Amino acid sequence: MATLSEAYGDSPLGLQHIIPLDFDSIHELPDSHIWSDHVNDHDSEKYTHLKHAPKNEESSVPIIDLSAPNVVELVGNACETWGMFHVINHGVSSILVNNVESHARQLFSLPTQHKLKALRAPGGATGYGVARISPFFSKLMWHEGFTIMGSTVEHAKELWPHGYEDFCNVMDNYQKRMKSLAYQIMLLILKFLDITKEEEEEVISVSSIHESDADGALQLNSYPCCPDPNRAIGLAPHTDSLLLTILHQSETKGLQIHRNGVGWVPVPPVSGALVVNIGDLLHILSNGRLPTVYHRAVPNQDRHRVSVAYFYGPPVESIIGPLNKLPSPIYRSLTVKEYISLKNKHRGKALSLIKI
Ligand SMILES: O=C(O)CCC(=O)C(=O)O
Ligand SMILES: [Fe+2]
Repeated sequence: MATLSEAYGDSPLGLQHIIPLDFDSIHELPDSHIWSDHVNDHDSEKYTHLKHAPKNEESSVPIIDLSAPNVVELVGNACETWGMFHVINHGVSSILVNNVESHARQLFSLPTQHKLKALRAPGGATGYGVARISPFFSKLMWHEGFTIMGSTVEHAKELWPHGYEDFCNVMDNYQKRMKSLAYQIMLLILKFLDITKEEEEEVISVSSIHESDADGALQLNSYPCCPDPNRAIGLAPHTDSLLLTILHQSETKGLQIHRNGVGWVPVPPVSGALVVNIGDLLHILSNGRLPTVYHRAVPNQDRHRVSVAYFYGPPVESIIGPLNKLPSPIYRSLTVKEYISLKNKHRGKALSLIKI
């Protein structure tokens, strides 16, 4: 059986799209990292401008209490109008969340040469490296990341030969908690889409989205202090590929989403909340009703920002398509693996390539 890691690793990249900048030794934004308003992007121009929306245009991503009696409606409405929301009362202990963040910080604060011991292989998907979307842009991002799919023991051993267990245990526990939270949210969304209990079982088994089958990836992101944040991008505009993403952002601002007709809107961190956003596969499953949102991260001048994203998806061999009961499918069905491969090659155009 193919794994998520194999599906992502099927497009080998050059080293300039794997090795991050040596941020410790840089005091000025190099030309390779200066983004102008018209960066040559292989995707739609409208997402590449740097400025964010004027202050008075800002409205905020909803904050949803998962224990609210009308939670299905709240989650559904937020998905439809924003494609993104904060959740509170999510049941994930703040100790675990803080622990993941501090282990991520510990990793990124290692000397550059040391971090390179866990460098992602050219045909690989896991380990230390720049964002996978990097080859689609002519400029590089002010970002370094560490990707985990399943066990991270091999890479952690390279980083901490005598004491890797703690890091691995925290990452494992966090992935388990994220998986069950994502499944819980997934069920709320299916209810909102009017899927009956019987249909729900069918959807869950056909698409293998039950938490015991599902696959996931954990992405640790680091955006070091940036000498010229107004001309740099932390993580370029993108949509997430799988069903749902659950993001922990540290206390530091940086996440923004693109709103049609408005522009880039900041999503400041809400203490104790996790950010949830719809990914492409859920957009497909909902037959286009739930939007997959373009989002990006910008760096700060004097604060090193860390975020932790958990991507939840079905096993890569399973087939995803619009739910059977939804009339007039606008997308064809395909395997998750096939979709990831389309996304690796065509990024934002992948969805239009499977339109019927
Ligand atoms: O750092 C953030 O706020 C966004 C991270 C993100 O979008 C991702 O990892 O896909
Ligand atoms: Fe993302």
